[in-house]
Amino acid sequence: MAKSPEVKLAVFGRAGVGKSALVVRFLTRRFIWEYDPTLESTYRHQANIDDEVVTMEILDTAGQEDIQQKEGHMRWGDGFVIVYDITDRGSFEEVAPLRSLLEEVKKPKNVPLVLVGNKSDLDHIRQVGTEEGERLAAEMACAFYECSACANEGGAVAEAFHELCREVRRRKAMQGKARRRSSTTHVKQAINKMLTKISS
Ligand SMILES: Nc1nc2c(ncn2[C@@H]2O[C@H](COP(=O)(O)OP(=O)(O)OP(=O)(O)O)[C@@H](O)[C@H]2O)c(=O)[nH]1
Repeated sequence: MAKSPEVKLAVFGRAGVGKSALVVRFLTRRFIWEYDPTLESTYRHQANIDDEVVTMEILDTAGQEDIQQKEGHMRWGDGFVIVYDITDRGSFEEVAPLRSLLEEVKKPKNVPLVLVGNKSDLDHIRQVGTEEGERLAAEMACAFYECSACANEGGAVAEAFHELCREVRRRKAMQGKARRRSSTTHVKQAINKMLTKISS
């Protein structure tokens, strides 16, 4: 089976949206109710995605980090999960500023991203409609998942992480092609220059 290079993923979102719960659900297929809310943690994980072994490094950021820490983590990552809590409208309103910061920090722009609305098991106290999440994801041109770290119906949590890995690898492949194309163009230009000099 083919083995691909490592993919660095960072998980962002307001404190309490369930970032740690989602990461732990993805890594262990379990839900654990409480974590130390202030800690950031990094995990390594291997998964088989589309018949390739992908090694991921996953950074679970702390919801209360300052702007410098956020920017540092954004520079570090290849792909990003932005999480909000469907029962907390404020956490949804923090998504767009996070994405703007990402666009400022990362070059080239249009960074690989997935939007996750967590805690879908709490539908009875929902504050953000599914269609609002879909609309925002469409504006950000990224995939959208509503899921629950707690219930994880249909394996949506893993699907969100896997789709982000695919997106990171698609972008890397595209950037590699563009680099190869531009170096071929440079070689062609140099040969043309030489030929022009010889013939003149
Ligand atoms: N009902 C429900 N509760 C959840 C879910 N995911 C997380 N929680 C709860 O939400 C609270 C916050 O979860 P965390 O995973 O610590 O949230 P976080 O985003 O990592 O928070 P910070 O580390 O402070 O940034 C905890 O009490 C979790 O048990 C979910 O899908 N459903």
